[in-house]
Amino acid sequence: MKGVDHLAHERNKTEFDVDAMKIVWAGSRHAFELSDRMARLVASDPAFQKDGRIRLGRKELFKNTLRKAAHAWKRILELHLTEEEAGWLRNFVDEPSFTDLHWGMFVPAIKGQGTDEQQQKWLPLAYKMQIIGSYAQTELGHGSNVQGLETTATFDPETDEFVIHSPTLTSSKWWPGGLGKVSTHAIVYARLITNGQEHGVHGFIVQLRSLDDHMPIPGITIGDIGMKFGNGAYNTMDNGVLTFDHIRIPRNQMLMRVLQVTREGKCVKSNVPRQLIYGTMVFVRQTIVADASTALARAVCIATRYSAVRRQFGSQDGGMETQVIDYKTQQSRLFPLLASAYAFRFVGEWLKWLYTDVTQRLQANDFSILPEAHACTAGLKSLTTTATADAIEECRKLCGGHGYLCASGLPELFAVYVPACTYEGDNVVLLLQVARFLMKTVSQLGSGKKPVGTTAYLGRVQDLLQCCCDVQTAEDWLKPSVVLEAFEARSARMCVARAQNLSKFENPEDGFAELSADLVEASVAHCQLIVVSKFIDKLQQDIPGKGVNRQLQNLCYIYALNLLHKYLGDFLSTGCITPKQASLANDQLRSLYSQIRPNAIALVDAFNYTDHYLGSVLGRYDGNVYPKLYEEAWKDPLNDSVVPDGYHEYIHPMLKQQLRNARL
Ligand SMILES: CC/C=C\C/C=C\C/C=C\C/C=C\C/C=C\CCCC(=O)SCCNC(=O)CCNC(=O)[C@H](O)C(C)(C)COP(=O)(O)OP(=O)(O)OC[C@H]1O[C@@H](n2cnc3c(N)ncnc32)[C@H](O)[C@@H]1OP(=O)(O)O
Ligand SMILES: Cc1cc2nc3c(=O)[nH]c(=O)nc-3n(C[C@H](O)[C@H](O)[C@H](O)COP(=O)(O)OP(=O)(O)OC[C@H]3O[C@@H](n4cnc5c(N)ncnc54)[C@H](O)[C@@H]3O)c2cc1C
Repeated sequence: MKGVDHLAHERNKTEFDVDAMKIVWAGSRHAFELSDRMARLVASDPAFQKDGRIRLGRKELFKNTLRKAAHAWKRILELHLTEEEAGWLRNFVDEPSFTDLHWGMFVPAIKGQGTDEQQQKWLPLAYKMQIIGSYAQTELGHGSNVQGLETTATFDPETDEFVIHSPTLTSSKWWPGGLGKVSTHAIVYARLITNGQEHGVHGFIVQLRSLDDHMPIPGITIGDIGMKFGNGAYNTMDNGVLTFDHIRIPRNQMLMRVLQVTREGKCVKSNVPRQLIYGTMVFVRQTIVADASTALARAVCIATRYSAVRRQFGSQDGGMETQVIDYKTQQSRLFPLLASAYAFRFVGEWLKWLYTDVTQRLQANDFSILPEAHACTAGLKSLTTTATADAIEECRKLCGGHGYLCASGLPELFAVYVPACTYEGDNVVLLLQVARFLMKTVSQLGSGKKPVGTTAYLGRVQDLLQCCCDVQTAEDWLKPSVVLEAFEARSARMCVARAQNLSKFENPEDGFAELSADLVEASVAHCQLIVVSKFIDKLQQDIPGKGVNRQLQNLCYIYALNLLHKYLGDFLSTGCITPKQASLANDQLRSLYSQIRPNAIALVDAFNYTDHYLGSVLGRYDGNVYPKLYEEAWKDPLNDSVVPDGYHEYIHPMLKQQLRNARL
């Protein structure tokens, strides 16, 4: 039976069509229906319940994850789910596991870097889960510097095999998810050596464990690297350590789309660029951007619903106290995060389109937009994961003391999410890649090369260096062209200033190292411009549903104007806007917060998260927070007995001791 809806009064204030917004959020009616069906399927299956997992010890926790992964696979087969449906189902199970790496990296690596024959051999096995794969790139000594990896793959022409070897302690593979206890195979990245010559780092398909008894192949040492940040959280994953002692694999297990090694050990380059070896990272970075909006929306949904339930101060004549969501300070912290969730959703959609476009072009041997795809995926991965990790923590604070309870769902969400700032490329290292791309683009302007895509605005650099922001009233900040120009001018001016500073160095690499902190700031400005511009593009689409476009406009301007406020130093120091215009932007922000306020609950309802997926007492759909929080406390194992274990050993003697001392 459905209980009372404590947030009904909030939902009654809504000024737009929430069902239509659900479809905008999901991306299409098809995506909405499919994800909704999978979310409900998972939520209604007791085998997928999540209660109490934070209290499990590592071994129980891990076994529980194995059980869920096996159950998910069983349901996928029984229900004949499509690949898309299965992906949603795994997503809603909401527990990091070896399957993430199998489907998210092992399969894509074979698809992206394997030849047709390799794909025909390995993909059917992987699709049926007759083998389980992981992605073993990072080592104890090197993660960011991929060219610094030490594992070797030496071709032996006598046997037509590669010999995979870990020559040093620091060459031990370290971190790969699913590797520690589950994977039977891995894509292992190693330095290719043929005829005594090195040919850079390449991927190899290596069997790690027996398919009969799961024992490591002789010569392979393998295990888990140990507990990670937070209770439960990412400890459901068996991140692993792996060393090779002269392991032999057939020559045809090197992924050879980029470079082929012949029977004689000769290296033959194909027509695809060497950077395609990094292709799996580009793919995963793109999925991480899409995932950022999902994680951010979860935190924001919890903090928004709870902020409407929670009341503090302000009671007059014994009336109700103020809902904390009505405090302007709460709004100025919460609503930009709500706006960011939507902004990241749309930029994630666009990035998916870009990735699909690049993939099609690569198949037609057009590699021209690979550098831009790399810069966009790297930069947006960095921007969105940093912002999301910070936002989850801010949402915890927005929930006051109760946010610190595991029952809020926020500590676990933070612990699971925060490594996204590191894995798949440390966020600063990735911004430095964007900076290289931007500096190269600026340096080519003089030679007449016209920048395209996300850097097209740099082609108008002369105008952008001179333009004056055309804002006289707060309402002027609601013009897309005004906002866009301010962001373009800020980014262009920062890029040009950095490029001028770089040109003062005799050795560009010295300059790049010396100015790297400034360069990273320019990358952030460029990436924020991409997010703002893709949000504005979204508003130009024909979006059905009463009031939906209006809400999206408000969110778009909140996103942009809040950034303007936060990075005011950039905008003022580059002369893009005046202090007076900045002050008008703030006036507009406050007005936008008031307009969003009555719609806040409906805007988070549009994420369509089940209570199961949210996993938060504070974020419950019905807002019935206090009784459930009270109920939850009693489930803690400490409350199994009234008098705790240890009383007789430690508390009682202490009390008696004090009593004796008092008598003395
Ligand atoms: C619970 C889970 C929650 C969320 C997960 C959500 C979705 C994911 C879905 C599935 C995945 C499943 C689980 C995810 C969980 C964890 C997975 C984590 C996996 C990993 O971490 S794998 C390891 C990742 N490692 C890295 O990212 C290393 C980072 N380092 C690098 O990328 C590179 O080494 C480098 C780019 C920093 C430097 O490369 P380099 O030494 O070759 O140096 P250069 O700077 O000289 O570059 C040369 C040249 O190449 C261009 N370039 C570089 N990279 C690329 C690329 N990727 N693509 C295209 N081009 C690239 C560069 O621009 C230079 O070009 P130029 O023209 O010569 O200037
Ligand atoms: C939860 C988790 C899961 C992972 N899963 C996998 C996996 O499945 N497979 C896999 O292969 N790997 C995996 N990794 C490894 C991950 O990809 C690396 O940890 C990541 O790429 C960062 O590399 P690093 O650890 O070498 O960091 P480091 O490069 O050592 O970073 C340390 C510090 O140095 C700074 N730094 C490094 N280089 C530079 C530079 N050039 N300029 C300025 N500053 C710099 C960084 O910004 C950072 O502050 C995982 C990691 C985690 C945390």
